[in-house]
Amino acid sequence: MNQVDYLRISLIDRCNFRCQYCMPEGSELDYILKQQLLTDKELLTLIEEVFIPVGFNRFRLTGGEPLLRPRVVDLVGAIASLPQTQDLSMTTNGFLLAPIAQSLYNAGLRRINISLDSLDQATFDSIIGNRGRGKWQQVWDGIQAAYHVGFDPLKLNVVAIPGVNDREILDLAALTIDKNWHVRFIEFMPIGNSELFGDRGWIPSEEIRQRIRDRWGLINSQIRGNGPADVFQIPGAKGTLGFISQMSECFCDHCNRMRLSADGWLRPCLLNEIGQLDLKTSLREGVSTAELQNRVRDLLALKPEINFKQRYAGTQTGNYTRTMSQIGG
Ligand SMILES: Nc1nc2c(ncn2[C@@H]2O[C@H](COP(=O)(O)OP(=O)(O)OP(=O)(O)O)[C@@H](O)[C@H]2O)c(=O)[nH]1
Ligand SMILES: C[S@@+](CC[C@H](N)C(=O)[O-])C[C@H]1O[C@@H](n2cnc3c(N)ncnc32)[C@H](O)[C@@H]1O
Ligand code: SF4
Ligand code: SF4
Repeated sequence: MNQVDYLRISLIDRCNFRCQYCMPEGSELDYILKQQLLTDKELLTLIEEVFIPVGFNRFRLTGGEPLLRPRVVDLVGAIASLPQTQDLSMTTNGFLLAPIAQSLYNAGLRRINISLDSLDQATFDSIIGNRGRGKWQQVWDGIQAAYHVGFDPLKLNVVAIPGVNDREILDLAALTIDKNWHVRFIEFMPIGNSELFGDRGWIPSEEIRQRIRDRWGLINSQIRGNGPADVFQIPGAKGTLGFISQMSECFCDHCNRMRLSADGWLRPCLLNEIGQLDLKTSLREGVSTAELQNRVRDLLALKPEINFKQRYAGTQTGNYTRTMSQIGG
């Protein structure tokens, strides 16, 4: 059985963007009320007294937009300073990153993944649902700040959507040639926007690889990540190209992760809602952390059965009660 030691922690379900593939404008979302959010203290208690004892030692902070979480730098510092923490990373849209990139690094964050779906400002704004002042430059500044501060690896996430940003695949891939950046192409998953997903809203990774291969060639990379990406490289490039292919290639047999939502639900699989545990309510009702460890261990034992198996061959949207922004991606 694969070791499950990686926890994706959603710090907040709110976001300052409205990405078409995640929480499109106009979608009705019930935000978690403040009193339902795990407090910093509760989150740290769960990490220290429940998750670490049952074997988790790698943590990714996500959201919604994790940089909207109040006191996020302090939280990063607290998790990074736990002696058992072997890896602490964050996934962000980068919009609020530039001014606090250095503080996050100083607090102990070393790995950061930033979403960047387009190099074209108008396309970018249409993807993130922005109608006001362009937001691309501020995200780009955030990426540059993360690079100069020294985040390594620095990963850029691209959800490739037919007819929306697929014409930019080569331009985005080219970012890896001169810089040690890691660009990852993600197949659009059927959570969130069924209209955009349509009959088949994703582009198979192999199709993207072929376009890149035709232009520059493509080799397997020696650098591997902890996650679901298959990693390749343009020959001679400084960075790498990752492909997250949950629609066309099943990687669930190697699954090493669970997810904790901002309101304290532990979810054993991104694409399956079975088996979730409400840890926050139990904690608030006074259930001991020793008992919570037992419940999480039982869930870990069930996880191989829960792991996603009903692949729809990407032709249908799933019926999920929570969006990616609520789950944390
Ligand atoms: N189906 C599926 N998709 C995942 C899983 N983990 C991450 N993803 C997707 O992969 C994309 C990128 O996720 P990131 O938050 O950057 O994390 P990661 O790629 O696991 O991170 P690394 O630890 O850097 O490899 C997002 O669209 C996630 O939803 C997973 O367990 N299952
Ligand atoms: C939910 S976001 C949260 C973190 C942060 N707001 C961001 O966008 O990076 C985490 C990741 O999930 C990806 N994502 C969101 N909806 C998706 C979908 N329907 N299919 C595939 N990836 C998706 C985003 O592109 C992002 O890389
Ligand atoms: S993908 Fe990230 S930035 Fe975009 S709406 Fe979802 S949570 Fe916000
Ligand atoms: S879909 Fe579920 S089982 Fe498959 S990799 Fe993602 S979280 Fe793991």
